[in-house]
Amino acid sequence: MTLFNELGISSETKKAISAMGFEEATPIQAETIPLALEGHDVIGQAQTGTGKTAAFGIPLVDRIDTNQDKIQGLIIAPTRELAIQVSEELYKVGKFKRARVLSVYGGQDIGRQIRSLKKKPHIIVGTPGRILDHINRKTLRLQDIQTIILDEADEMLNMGFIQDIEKILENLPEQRQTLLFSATMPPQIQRIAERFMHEPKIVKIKAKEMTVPHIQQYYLEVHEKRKFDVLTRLLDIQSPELAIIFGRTKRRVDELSEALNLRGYAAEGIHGDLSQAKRISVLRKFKEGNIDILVATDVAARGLDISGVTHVYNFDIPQDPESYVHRIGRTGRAGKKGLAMTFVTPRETGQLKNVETTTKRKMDRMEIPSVDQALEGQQRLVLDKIKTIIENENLTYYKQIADELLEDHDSVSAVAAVIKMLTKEPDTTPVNLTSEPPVVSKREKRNQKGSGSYKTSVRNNRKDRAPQGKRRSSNQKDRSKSYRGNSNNSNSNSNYNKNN
Ligand SMILES: Nc1ncnc2c1ncn2[C@@H]1O[C@H](COP(=O)(O)OP(=O)(O)OP(=O)(O)O)[C@@H](O)[C@H]1O
Ligand SMILES: [Mg+2]
Repeated sequence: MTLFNELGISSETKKAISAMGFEEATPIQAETIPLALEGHDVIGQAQTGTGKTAAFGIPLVDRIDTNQDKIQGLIIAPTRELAIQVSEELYKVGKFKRARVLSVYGGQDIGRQIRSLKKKPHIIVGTPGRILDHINRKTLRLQDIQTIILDEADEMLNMGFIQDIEKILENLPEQRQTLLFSATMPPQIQRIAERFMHEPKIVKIKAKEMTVPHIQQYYLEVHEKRKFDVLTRLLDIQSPELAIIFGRTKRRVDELSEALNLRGYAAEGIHGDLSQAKRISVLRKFKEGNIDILVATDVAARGLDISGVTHVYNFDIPQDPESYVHRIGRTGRAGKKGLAMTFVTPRETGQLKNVETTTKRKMDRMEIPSVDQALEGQQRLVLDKIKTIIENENLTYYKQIADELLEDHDSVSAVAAVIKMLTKEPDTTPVNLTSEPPVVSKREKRNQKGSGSYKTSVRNNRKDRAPQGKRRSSNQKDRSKSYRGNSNNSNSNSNYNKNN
């Protein structure tokens, strides 16, 4: 256990950290904060949800001089939502130092951004394209930058942002600190490191598996055409507090969220074709619990930290094993428990193996639940609600009318009728979902080359992934911030029983 006191952080920043509710440093924070404070370049790799943002954010904020009206820190993130989230966290870390943090991203009025840039922020957080745009317009000058951070560096390379990033890095002073963070670090990162970093210290938090141990991982073998019914049964049985469902394409996300709404679930979709205002509003509704299901493309797979996400469903198995790691990492954050389910069609078993090899972890098989089990799940939910009301609420005025009912009917029939009335019974409203082709692992693809047997789905291109729901209130969410690593405490409310 490492306390923030032991890491050489200023008292103002420490005050902010404790106001954020952090009690002890996570392993990546304990190792990288002292190195970054000394001015080293650092490559930091640690599992999802283990506090990488503060690992780079604390030393960055601590090192800036707020008496100088100069931009001293720059953070680049792959999506707009992530840029906003990181800037909010840095603002909290820099609260007592009065650090000015500004986020700049595409889809937001550029004139407004230019006016904000004139107010001399100390730290900028942005997406590659918009940062470059400001550099070209000369509305963002980088000559005083001391520290540059690439959050989710590998994803930015995947998304084809490499040239933008190179241009940004070329515009920075030679004498500067470069920090690079992600949960996954493919070998190509090495090239960036060699070109743009100065004797980087590599901090890799050792773990047996790539995914955190407190996420339970399952796969279900499901035919493409049956996926939707299986999904709704799982939702009925597990009744997640907040769930993210990942789909492969934007069309998939649109169709899925519409279908879920038709069947009575509070869901909304997020992907790169939506307006920025819409994307922000969907995410806000999800965070506040006004919708409890977020349907998303991989645009929401990286970095997003939404407390209370208990379940992740991969409606489509991802093309890249790395993407799997990040997707399921939206749950099980800061030591909490989470549940992840991945649908695999019969032709995708090769890809399942591929994912398991990369993550060094086997998923457990989950049987497809029956309609009866779905119904029972919903009945249990109603029963739990009734019990809570009996225990916590004043029923005096209801008891008279209940007595009246019991004059003509036996008590079991009366209660059964109430449960029936409140239970969401399996719904068969027809929905429209276009089939997606199976994901074939790279090895299988190579074997099939030349045979031309079947088309494979193309990986979401950059545009597709570029930033792209009423049932329960949010007040039940556990917002506790003490980091509990691998301990068994949990806020998971999964009532999934493996024998179901
Ligand atoms: N020292 C700490 N004590 C308690 N909670 C913490 C601590 N550090 C970070 N957290 C919380 O843990 C959660 C996850 O942090 P963060 O988003 O930085 O993870 P990450 O490692 O960047 O994950 P990802 O790989 O998904 O981007 C956040 O809600 C954050 O507030
Ligand atoms: Mg992160």
